[in-house]
Amino acid sequence: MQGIAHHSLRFAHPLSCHFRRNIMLFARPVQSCSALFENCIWKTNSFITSFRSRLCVLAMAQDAEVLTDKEQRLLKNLYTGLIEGQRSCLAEAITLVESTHQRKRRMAQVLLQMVLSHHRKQEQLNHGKPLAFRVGLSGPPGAGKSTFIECFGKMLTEEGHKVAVLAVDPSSCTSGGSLLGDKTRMAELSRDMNAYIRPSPTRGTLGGVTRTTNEAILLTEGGGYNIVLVETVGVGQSEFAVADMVDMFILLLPPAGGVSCRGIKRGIVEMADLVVVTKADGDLLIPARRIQTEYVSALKLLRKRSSTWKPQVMRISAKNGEGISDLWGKMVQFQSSMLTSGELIARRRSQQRVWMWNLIQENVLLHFKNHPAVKNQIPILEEKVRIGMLSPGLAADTLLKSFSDRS
Ligand SMILES: Nc1nc2c(ncn2[C@@H]2O[C@H](COP(=O)(O)OP(=O)(O)OP(=O)(O)O)[C@@H](O)[C@H]2O)c(=O)[nH]1
Repeated sequence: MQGIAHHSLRFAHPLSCHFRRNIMLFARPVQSCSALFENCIWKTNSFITSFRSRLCVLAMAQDAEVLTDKEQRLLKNLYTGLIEGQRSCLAEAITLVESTHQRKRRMAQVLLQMVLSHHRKQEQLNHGKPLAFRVGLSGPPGAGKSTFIECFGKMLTEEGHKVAVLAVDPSSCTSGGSLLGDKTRMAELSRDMNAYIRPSPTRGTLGGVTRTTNEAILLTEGGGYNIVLVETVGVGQSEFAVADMVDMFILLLPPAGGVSCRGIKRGIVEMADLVVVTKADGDLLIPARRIQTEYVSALKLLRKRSSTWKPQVMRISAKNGEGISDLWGKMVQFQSSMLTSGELIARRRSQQRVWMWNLIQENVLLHFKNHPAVKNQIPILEEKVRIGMLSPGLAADTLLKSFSDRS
């Protein structure tokens, strides 16, 4: 994700004027919304009045494009239901943020801004502590992720927590469906009224993952879920995206292969706050111990991600439940020391920045690709680059020049 943010900055350079304009257009409503929001929220006794005024403020801020009465009513119902913890409203709200329809996107942004305001107020009441613990879980296919989440999730709901599982499935880019979110993978947890499982379709882009997943996290928290597990398959880029949207990132590894095997990238091991060796039972106990020792040594050589926390390697078995409550204990310890040192809040703040740049990159690139000055040229130049008639650099310069000349 850092890479993506840097890339967008570098990319911005040749088109800086145009980009600045885009960024300002993008940022203006957001800034004015939040400033106006600070002034108007919770000042009236009547919820409805406050709700309507917030909507009006937002609508004003968005260049007088007022939401229709019907849209306002819909949003009011969604927001109220979501805050009251109605699962159907949460599901509908996530569907709204996933929509690509422009009008719905606008409604989704209004809803998100309201949920953010609600969050801010709740966090103030909570002495500045975040309302929810966001945990990313990644691991290769077959590592035992869903079996673990089922077992872990049930333990947490029995302790009185409300658990949301958002499954980011990069395969949905090509298949159109979301395999990870398939409820049959966590049959018992999906029947638990204190758990909510939802696939997070990626719609073909990494930017899409970041946006919809970040927004879904906010909505689940608005719905009262205090533990949000974001699951992803550790074989692509999506796990880096996920590591950059959570408080704690956990890598799950099966007791096979080894440090250099199974396509686990060194970078992703560096992102892990905890490495968990799964299936440590029966015949797999000895290989699990071996993998644990290997990773303990490997972690010593890797760059540290935090100045407060030293990543550790644990062993669990979701089959017999061993190590699961110790793991939770370790996670709570992580959360508490990161909160005390201020690192958790700092991490969240820098993630907000990365998220903003990601949105900008996604929108600007879309704008570029659809711009009349370049749209028709793109396939022609792409083909010339593909067959070696034109260098990629020259093709990029040509497109960028046409774009900046006509913007
Ligand atoms: N012995 C043992 N087997 C386990 C354990 N956890 C999972 N398994 C088995 O490992 C296999 C894969 O487990 P899953 O939970 O489906 O793994 P996953 O990482 O979700 O896999 P994908 O859905 O492909 O990403 C299944 O056959 C499980 O029964 C465990 O703690 N002990």
